[in-house]
Amino acid sequence: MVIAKKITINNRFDGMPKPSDFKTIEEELPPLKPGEFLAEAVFLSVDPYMRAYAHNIPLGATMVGSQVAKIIESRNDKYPVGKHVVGKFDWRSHTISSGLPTVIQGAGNAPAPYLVPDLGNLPMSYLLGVLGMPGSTAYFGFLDICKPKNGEVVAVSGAAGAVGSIVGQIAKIEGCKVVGITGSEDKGRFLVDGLGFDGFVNYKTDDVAKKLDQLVPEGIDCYFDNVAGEISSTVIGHMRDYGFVGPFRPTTMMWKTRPENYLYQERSGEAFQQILKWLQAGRMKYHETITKGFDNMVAAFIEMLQGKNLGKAIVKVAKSSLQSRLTLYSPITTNGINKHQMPSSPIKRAISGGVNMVKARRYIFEKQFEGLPKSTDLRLVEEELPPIKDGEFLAEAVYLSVDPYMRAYAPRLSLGRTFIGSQVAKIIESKNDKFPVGKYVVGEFGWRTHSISDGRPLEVGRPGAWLAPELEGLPLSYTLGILGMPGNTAYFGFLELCKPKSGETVAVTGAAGAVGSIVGQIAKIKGCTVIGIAGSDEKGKWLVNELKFDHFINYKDPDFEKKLAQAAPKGIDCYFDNVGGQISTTIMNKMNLFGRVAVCGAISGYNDKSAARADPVQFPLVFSQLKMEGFVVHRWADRWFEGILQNKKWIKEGKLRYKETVTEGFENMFKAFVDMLQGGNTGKAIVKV
Ligand SMILES: NC(=O)C1=CN([C@@H]2O[C@H](COP(=O)(O)OP(=O)(O)OC[C@H]3O[C@@H](n4cnc5c(N)ncnc54)[C@H](OP(=O)(O)O)[C@@H]3O)[C@@H](O)[C@H]2O)C=CC1
Ligand SMILES: C/C=C/C(C)=O
Repeated sequence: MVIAKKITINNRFDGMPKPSDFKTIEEELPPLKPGEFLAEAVFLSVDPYMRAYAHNIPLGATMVGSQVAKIIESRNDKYPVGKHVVGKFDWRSHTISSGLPTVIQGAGNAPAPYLVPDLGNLPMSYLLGVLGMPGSTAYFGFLDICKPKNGEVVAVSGAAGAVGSIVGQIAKIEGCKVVGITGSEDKGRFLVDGLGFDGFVNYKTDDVAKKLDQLVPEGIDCYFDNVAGEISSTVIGHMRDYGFVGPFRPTTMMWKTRPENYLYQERSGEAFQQILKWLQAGRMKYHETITKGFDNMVAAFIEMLQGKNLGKAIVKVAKSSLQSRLTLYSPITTNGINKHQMPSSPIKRAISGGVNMVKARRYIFEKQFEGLPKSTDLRLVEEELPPIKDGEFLAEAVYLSVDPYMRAYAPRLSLGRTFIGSQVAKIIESKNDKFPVGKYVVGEFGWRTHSISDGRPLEVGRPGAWLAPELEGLPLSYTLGILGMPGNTAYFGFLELCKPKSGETVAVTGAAGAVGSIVGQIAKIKGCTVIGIAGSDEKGKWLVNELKFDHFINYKDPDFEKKLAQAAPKGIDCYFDNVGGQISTTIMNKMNLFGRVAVCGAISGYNDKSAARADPVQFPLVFSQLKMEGFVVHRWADRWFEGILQNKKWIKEGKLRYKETVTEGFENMFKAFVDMLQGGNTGKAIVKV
């Protein structure tokens, strides 16, 4: 007769779990049936996921978890007495198992118990960490999702924990510069001096943004996020991107979890073999914080959640009455970051300037915006342009675009320059055969009436000028919308990142705007059910009655969440995010397993004076295994005309409809801009000179 102990969950956790939320129960185990074996726990794993999954566990049920256990009785030849086995046996001292996989509530099947393989001199407890689930998480999660390259900069949060400490070391093996983010100086020093990280940020005492500026001024290429919240927002804000200040980087942010349930289970041997080799070759180090005694499970769990562990937290079941805590870590003292030079990227400046000829009007960026832009932040001036040189042309603006990105990029712009923006302009003089007089050119010339250009980008990483496509009778202004940047944003961003399938449900925010209205219509062309979300019921009528969206929800409606659930009874498969913020988190919480999120913009926060607050998206990302990816449309610069031609074809076939909100007069640029930021436009906002 065996008396087993199990630890059950007694209360729903309210914040940090308390000892009183658990109950230890002793029970007598029944005799084994044929096919079963009895295993006695030797090491139990303590992991953060237990906190996250706890709400799926019925009160009174045993806490979930894995362990290494010794087989002490068996009626199953595959599991002989005396062998050790790794299994999802939960928080129990003794377990009867038939060797079949078990279900983790809300997370699919856990692998079947397996016999401990030959580990050479390494301890069995490693199978709960570096050679088990946390090791596989680091190996696949980092290598497959971040796809690090030699010389890149990697940041990892939760860096001194089971997963993070392995991620950082794999990054070093891959030749990356690695910064760990952790909650104590001791841990930070351990990362640098013990594991070879290049630097660390103590998120409790450092100004994270400033410290990242010091450690990795070149920006971060890969971020392995273990923590979510403000730290992650700051790190992501520090990532290299496609902007005015850094080298071209097509993916500003890639956040995805696996596209298939437990896909890595069948490849777990690959992670095991590779990590075992690294450990045996001394290329990877591993640390455990071991708590002794089954009765200390709860204490070990709470302390791990409080960040008291270094490396993997485990519990070793002591047969003796010794119930002590032991840490295998001894702090190492030298501090500092290893010098590691990354190539810096030059910024090329504007090309025009010189002697006076033609009178141009332009808006100077006079004062950095604070909240909603004020008219005094820009200044309209007149200037005389010089004669054009060989290779240049002079173009006169016909339509100018006002776009949300102008507000979003403003903090990176230097004062005194012409304010940014695209226009379609008529070439009125030319010394460049590629841009003949009389043709129309689309270019990022800024807010100005006349521009001299040689067709090349004004700044590194920005698009150059191109001749307007053949319009076949469509209005010239379309080149700033559906047959230009916003049309391509919808076409590539939606199709390439959401990869919609017929029958799926698609949600799009900013649905009545330039990009969103095209996304929703392309989703209809692809056979999807479309939910459009925008800020006025009038816009909603246009979306449903004219563009044939299936549903409209006004995000200002206090019943937004309820209406979303009604509109998407089968959940949401694809989300095209134009707005960010809490609306986006609410939508992501309604997404189906393996859903896809294309992050196009975050206009809900562009005018915020302080950081916007929203519930973290990492919860649905992880537990619904969503793939979320940010993009800048110029990623598809080499396929630019594919998008334009396809959208034109759909317009011609009557499958795409298009609307513009046109403001007359160059002197009304600012008004048009601010109206658009406040939702005054339906479809594309443009200014006619
Ligand atoms: N990643 C990329 O390459 C690109 C990204 N973008 C992004 O796509 C998004 C849409 O751009 P675009 O279609 O040109 O602009 P829109 O034509 O959609 O105009 C902006 C709209 O944003 C909405 N809006 C304003 N404030 C809020 C708020 N607090 N919450 C929710 N919605 C708000 C308003 O509509 P409403 O009445 O519904 O509130 C407004 O009409 C932007 O975020 C932009 O930055 C655009 C082009 C390229
Ligand atoms: C190119 C446009 C980018 C955003 C964020 O609007």
